[in-house]
Amino acid sequence: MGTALIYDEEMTKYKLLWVDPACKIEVPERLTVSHGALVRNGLTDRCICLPVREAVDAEILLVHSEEYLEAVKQTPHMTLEDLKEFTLQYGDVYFHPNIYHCAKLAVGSALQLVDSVLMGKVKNGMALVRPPGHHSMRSAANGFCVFNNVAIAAQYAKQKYGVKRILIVDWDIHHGQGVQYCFEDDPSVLYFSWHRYEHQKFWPNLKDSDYDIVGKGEGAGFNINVPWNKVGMENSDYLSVFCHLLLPIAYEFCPDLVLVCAGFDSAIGDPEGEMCATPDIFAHLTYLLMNLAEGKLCAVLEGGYNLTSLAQSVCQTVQTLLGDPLPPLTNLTGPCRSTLESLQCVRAAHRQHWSCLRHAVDLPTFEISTKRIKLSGEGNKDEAEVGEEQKSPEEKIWPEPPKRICPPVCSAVVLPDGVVCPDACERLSSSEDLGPHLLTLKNDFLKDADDGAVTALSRVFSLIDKMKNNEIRNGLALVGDAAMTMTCVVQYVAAEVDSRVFLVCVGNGNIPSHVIEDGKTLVVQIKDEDTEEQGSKYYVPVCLKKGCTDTSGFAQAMFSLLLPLGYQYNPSLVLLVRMPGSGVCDIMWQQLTGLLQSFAHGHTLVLLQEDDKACVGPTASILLGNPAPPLGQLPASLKEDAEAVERLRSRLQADWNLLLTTAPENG
Ligand SMILES: NCCCNCCCCCC(O)(O)C(F)(F)F
Ligand SMILES: [Zn+2]
Repeated sequence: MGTALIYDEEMTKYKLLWVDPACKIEVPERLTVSHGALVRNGLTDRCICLPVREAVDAEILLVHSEEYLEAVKQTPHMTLEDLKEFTLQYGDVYFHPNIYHCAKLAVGSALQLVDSVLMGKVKNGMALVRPPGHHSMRSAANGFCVFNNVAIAAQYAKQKYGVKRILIVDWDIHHGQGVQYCFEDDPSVLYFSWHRYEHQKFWPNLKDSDYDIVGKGEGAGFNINVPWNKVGMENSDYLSVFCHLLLPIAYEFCPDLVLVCAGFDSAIGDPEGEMCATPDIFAHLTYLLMNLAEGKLCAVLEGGYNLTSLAQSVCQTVQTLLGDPLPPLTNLTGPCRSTLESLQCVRAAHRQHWSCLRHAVDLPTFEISTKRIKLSGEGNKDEAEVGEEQKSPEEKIWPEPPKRICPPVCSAVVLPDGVVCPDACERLSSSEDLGPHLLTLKNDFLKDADDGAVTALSRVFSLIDKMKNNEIRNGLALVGDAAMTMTCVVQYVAAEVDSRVFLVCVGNGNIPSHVIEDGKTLVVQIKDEDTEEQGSKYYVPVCLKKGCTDTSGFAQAMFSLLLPLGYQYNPSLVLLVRMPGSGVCDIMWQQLTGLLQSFAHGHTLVLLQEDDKACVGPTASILLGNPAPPLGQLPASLKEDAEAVERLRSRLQADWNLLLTTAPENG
């Protein structure tokens, strides 16, 4: 199934007709430049372009009042003076004779997207629309928004398709208060928004946008506000909030559909956001959300006012929806102090509502104490960066996102004769000659191994060579001895000068110490036996009491440990090994295989032990880019497991500061 793209130039045919400094940034070029970039990058040709349609009254009335709709219906016939007069009753928004028509098209575009995804015609999609929607309320236009496109899409999905749980992620730099108000008492819609706040000094200056506004009545816990109290936030800050807050809760919520209020004023160069996250971050945010709801994701454009970063961010988002390899995120320096304060506050505020936060030992026990957390001083982020601050948003410069080339082959496999090769995978023939290193390794490791093992290993090495040359994206091998193969692979790759292997080992089994010492391999091993050693910077033993069968403990380790470590390590290869008898369930294994493709351009090598051959199909499915099935709503993880993971994180966060979730006490 493909990716839908919805756009119509009719939505460019309205603009500001008078002087209003607050609204002048919302221009038609936002749409033409975004769509133009998609065309130029050959992305529109790869999408399924769906036609727009006008929303009908009944759909608009899912969120808005009759009187508001009736009032907006009058605007096409208004004179310029009447339009100005009409506009005065709302905040930071403007009307135009054609904006009602465009607003109906914007809603209709979002609904077309929801229809095509929920009818299974496409796997995901994006709608490029204006006017935006997330600020508009039941009876009021606001912040360039007339009808609340995404809120209507959510109500529409519930009513027409009986969707039980919907996650709305709003990564626009402004708080979508319109969405919040619409669903604040509705536990079937989880609304997540981060937004520039600066302790209520930033528009729309609402107390309702702070972290302690968690939803009302039945909806308590289903509204998550992450305030950015400083500007200059970077990729690390965004990733920290995803790993330590949004993803654990989103997996626990287990949505059937993900809607994204895709505003790109949270990108570097934007005059509204004044943040420093680069456009390629949206490739990762999109990908991380695609592992939910079996990939059913609808992204609807909201804000974004720097035409260069807007266009790049839109392309990054659509490329990920299309399944292209992710660009590695470099120099992740870790979250700033202000982010950690916000993160700690919002985790504390939601602790009672989400079991994934229940055992987090880093949280103050009482609500009030979050109010007293020492909030760092004024000004921009940590004083360290001096030079960059002088530049205005428009003067900011950043590297063009790297090209994301799809290798000619997606998944290659090495399987013993007699094991069927999964569809769409390429079987590596045995014609490969023995790798040059093999003869030495043969003496070191394979002394008494039979020829079968030697041949298999040579094929595994050629999988690695092909990934290095970007001939294949990922690989899977079913081998006689997974542990031995793992050791040889690490040795083989370590011979490369700038290689870094992220070795994720699921299940018991000992990792030879030489693998860990040279820093060229970061090992995370998730297992059940208790190990005496505490591990080291490059060896992270995650011991789960109930072992890998415990989905909650495993999931928590995945988000709060594996993802941050992987991002900060930025490996050139991911080696995922399923040790025999690990007990990990297939779906968790598939989720893990999916998430690990965030790294190394998706160059993942999976090693399975021969008697795990039943895993070949399910693993290959994920390597081919299919979404993992949902884990189901996750119960609380074991207290002792959660504490073990927390102890591990607190020990490691000195070396890996993407693991941080709280602001260190000292000044
Ligand atoms: N310096 C000018 C002040 C502008 N104040 C209003 C900002 C509205 C933001 C709208 C948006 O970006 O959130 C949307 F996604 F809705 F378009
Ligand atoms: Zn915005």
